[in-house]
Amino acid sequence: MNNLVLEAHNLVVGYGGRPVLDGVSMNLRAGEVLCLIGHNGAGKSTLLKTLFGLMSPTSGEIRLHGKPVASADPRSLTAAGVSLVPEGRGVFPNLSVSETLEMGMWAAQVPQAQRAQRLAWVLETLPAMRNFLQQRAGSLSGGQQQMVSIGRALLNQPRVLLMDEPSIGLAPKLFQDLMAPIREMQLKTGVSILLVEQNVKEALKIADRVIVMKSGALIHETVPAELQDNAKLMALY
Ligand SMILES: Nc1ncnc2c1ncn2[C@@H]1O[C@H](COP(=O)(O)OP(=O)(O)OP(=O)(O)O)[C@@H](O)[C@H]1O
Repeated sequence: MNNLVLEAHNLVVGYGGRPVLDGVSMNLRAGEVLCLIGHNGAGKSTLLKTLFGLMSPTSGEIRLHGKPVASADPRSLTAAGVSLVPEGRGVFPNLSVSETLEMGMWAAQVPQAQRAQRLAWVLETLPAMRNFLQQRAGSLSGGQQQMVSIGRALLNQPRVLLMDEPSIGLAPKLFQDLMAPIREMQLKTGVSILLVEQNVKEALKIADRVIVMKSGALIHETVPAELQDNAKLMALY
């Protein structure tokens, strides 16, 4: 049985005609946390943005559940069960958390009749968010804002969750506290997660598999245990 939920085949993607991804192929398996690591500027965010339809490849193909993605735009991909937690959180500072989630449900086209239940599920997954639902997102700590950003991405009950450096600006313990309920939910629901991280040490603790990107190409695929040896990790950077 084919257990690939998301596949990229020979993606070439660039900015202003300058290629950044140079024929990247990768896949995300059902129910795994796949961690994508690599140095600054390697092209990790570009890959995530392309998989979510925010950038168009000049060539190559993306497949979701084995089928080529016909219209790779964020709206269609959200409807198809793909979510992105963007780099830098992307919360609107003047909206309350509750308003942010309401807007998220509208953006994710959650049917009106399912909204209360959907919100309840997100708050069950990230219960700490109940403590600051009425606060302005801009007044929250970095960790709380990241939780809101993740909560918003969960509103469409994704089958594929793309996360772009959720650890940014967070102390390791805070990142662990943030990711623990996500991992728990992931194990329960079988959602597949593609996690881009600079904080390799923390990311390896929750990853099932790791891919390494260098200068726009995937250069290595491994399991976290192999990279516990720091020398091996350094050799890949
Ligand atoms: N909007 C843009 N316009 C032009 N070039 C860009 C743009 N965004 C990224 N780039 C370039 O594309 C390359 C890959 O960037 P990308 O953000 O995908 O890398 P990354 O691996 O995610 O890096 P980081 O870990 O620093 O976020 C870099 O050389 C970067 O300068």
